[in-house]
Amino acid sequence: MSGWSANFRHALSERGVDLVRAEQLVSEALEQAADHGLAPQRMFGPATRYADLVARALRIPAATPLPVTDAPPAALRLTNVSKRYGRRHVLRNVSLEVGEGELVAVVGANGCGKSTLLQICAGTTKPTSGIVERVAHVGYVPQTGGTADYLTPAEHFALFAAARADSRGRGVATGARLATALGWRPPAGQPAGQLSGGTRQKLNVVLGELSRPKLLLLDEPYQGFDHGAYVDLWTQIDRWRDTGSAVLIVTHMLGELDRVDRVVELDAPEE
Ligand SMILES: Nc1ncnc2c1ncn2[C@@H]1O[C@H](COP(=O)(O)OP(=O)(O)OP(=O)(O)O)[C@@H](O)[C@H]1O
Repeated sequence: MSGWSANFRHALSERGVDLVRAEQLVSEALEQAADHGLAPQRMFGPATRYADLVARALRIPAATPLPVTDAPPAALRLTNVSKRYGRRHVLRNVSLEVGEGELVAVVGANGCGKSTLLQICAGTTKPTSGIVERVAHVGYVPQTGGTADYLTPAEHFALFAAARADSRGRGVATGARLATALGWRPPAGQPAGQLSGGTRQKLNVVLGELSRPKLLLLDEPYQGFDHGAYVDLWTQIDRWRDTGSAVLIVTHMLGELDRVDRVVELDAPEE
C-alpha cells in the first residue's frame, strides 16, 4: 500500500471511520485517481485533509438520540456542556435547545468558544462534560476548511451524495440547484482550490444543506460573501426554518438578530 493510502486509512480510522469502511474508501479513492490518470496525492491532496472532508461527508458520530415527548420536537439539546483545553475552560455549563422550525443564534466575543460549541453540536469535538442530544441527520458548515482543494464542486457533490447512499447524478443535480439559490453556477472542471474564498464558502454551504438535514449548524457561513450572496443566504436560512429544519448559526452580524427566534450569548473568554 502506498504512503498516501496508508496515511488516508489511518486518518480515517482516527476520525472514527470503522476499518472495513476505511478500507472501502481507500479502494474507491485509488480507483477514482486511476480513472483520472493521477496519483491520489495529486487528485485529493494531503491524506489527512481529504480524510477530514470524507469524515465530514460521512457525518459525525452518533450523539444520544432525543427522547420522544409531547413538547414540540427538539432537534438539538445541550445540557450543562463544558469544554476544557488543558487547564483552560472554554465553555462552562452551556445548556440550549433548538426545536424543529426554529432559528437560534450564538453570539459572543472572539475566543469565547462559539466554534467549539458548534463542533460539539456537530460531534466533531467531545465535550469535557455534559449531555448532547440531537437528531441523526445533521448538516454542518464549519468556519474554515470543509472542502478539498483538488476536487471540483461536482466531485464534492458526488462524494457527499455517496455518503448518504444517493446517486452521483442526483447529488450533482441537487448541488447545482442549491448553488443557484446563492446566485452561484458551479464551474465544470475547476478544482475548489482555484475558487475565490467567497465562492469556496458557497460550496461549503451547499455541502451543508445537500442532504436536506433536519438540523443545520452554520459557523459564520457568509464569510467572503458579496452583498447579494449574503442576502440570498439569509433568505435560504428563513426557508430552512420555515420548512421545519432547526438552524443554529454563529454570527457576529448583530443587525440580523431580529430575524432569529432566540439568541444564546456565551460568556467572555477567560483571561
Ligand atoms: N483544538 C484546540 N486546542 C486548544 N485550544 C483550542 C482548540 N480549539 C480552540 N481552542 C481555544 O478555545 C478558545 C475558543 O475558540 P473558538 O474558536 O471556539 O472561539 P470563537 O468564539 O469561535 O472565536 P471567533 O469569534 O474568533 O471565531 C480559544 O481560546 C481557542 O484558542
